[in-house]
Amino acid sequence: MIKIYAPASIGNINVGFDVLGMAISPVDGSLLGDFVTVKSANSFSLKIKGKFANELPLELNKNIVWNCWKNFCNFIQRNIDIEIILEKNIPISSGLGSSACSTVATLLAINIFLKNPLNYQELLIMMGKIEGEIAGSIHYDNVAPCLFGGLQIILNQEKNITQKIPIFKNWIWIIAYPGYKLSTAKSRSILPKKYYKETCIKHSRLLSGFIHACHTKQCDLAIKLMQDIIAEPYRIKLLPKFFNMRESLKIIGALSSGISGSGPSVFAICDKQEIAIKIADWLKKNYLQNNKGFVHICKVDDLGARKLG
Ligand SMILES: Nc1ncnc2c1ncn2[C@@H]1O[C@H](COP(=O)(O)OP(=O)(O)OP(=O)(O)O)[C@@H](O)[C@H]1O
Ligand SMILES: N[C@@H](CCO)C(=O)O
Repeated sequence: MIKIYAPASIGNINVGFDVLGMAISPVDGSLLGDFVTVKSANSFSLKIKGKFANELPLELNKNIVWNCWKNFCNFIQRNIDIEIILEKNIPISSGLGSSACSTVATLLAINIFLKNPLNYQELLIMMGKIEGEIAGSIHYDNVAPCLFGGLQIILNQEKNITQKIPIFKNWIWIIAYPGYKLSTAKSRSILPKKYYKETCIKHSRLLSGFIHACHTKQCDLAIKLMQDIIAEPYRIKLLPKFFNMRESLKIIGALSSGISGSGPSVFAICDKQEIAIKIADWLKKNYLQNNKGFVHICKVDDLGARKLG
């Protein structure tokens, strides 16, 4: 039996649309991600449980886990008879890399169960393809950090799809899921097809400057450059409480804030535990819309997907 945990992640981190993503885990030691267990069996079966299991499609062959199993069978050209149990803990269409959690946990669990027929490169390519089928275009900014941990930059080069970027260890990441869905495909469909040259140049400056600031440990510079001029200006109309949130959290002491992935979750950064608690309280009172919503004070998860037990 193999049990894998795959952590939630924040895609884009404001400044790196589709090219930056970071795995997170709560500072209280709890786990925020999906679990997948693989057991030997005489035929394929899929069982689903967990807090957000009832949000998944009823037909099992519409579950990403089924799609992962099918892709794996096709790759190794044989049927894999296993029982898979998915514990769905990350809400769907939340902006926290929910589909990536299921995809990464499933493919890694099957691979380890079969004694690693695929290498990490092959696994990651399969994960990206499966994510792409859901969102409408391939983006690795959830699957890469979910698999490898840390802050990842997606390079998409042959044999070099992603690399780890050093991130400030003293940063505390507060995430808030408001409790309603926003599909990645929808959040992507409202973005322009083309951008002005000036926007492209500014975006290059912000992203390259941010990566430079991370490597040279210039915290203030990194915060200043952490701006989203690609997606946020268009997506805020889908998040009516966003501006109020940003302004209020700045007054409390947040260094930065933004949309987590394609939303509706948001994140804020600070460097003091007492401010993190105040930010979390504000988000609980003002950003959550129903009792499905949650707030967590998190740190970077450096381990990524891992075997439990
Ligand atoms: N195991 C699964 N986990 C998550 N989504 C699943 C799963 N199986 C099927 N789905 C479907 O895949 C789609 C995922 O949509 P979408 O890309 O918006 O979500 P997401 O990955 O949760 O988003 P985000 O990355 O913003 O958290 C939904 O239609 C959902 O019903
Ligand atoms: N980079 C993707 C992340 C999706 O979670 C987007 O913003 O559409």
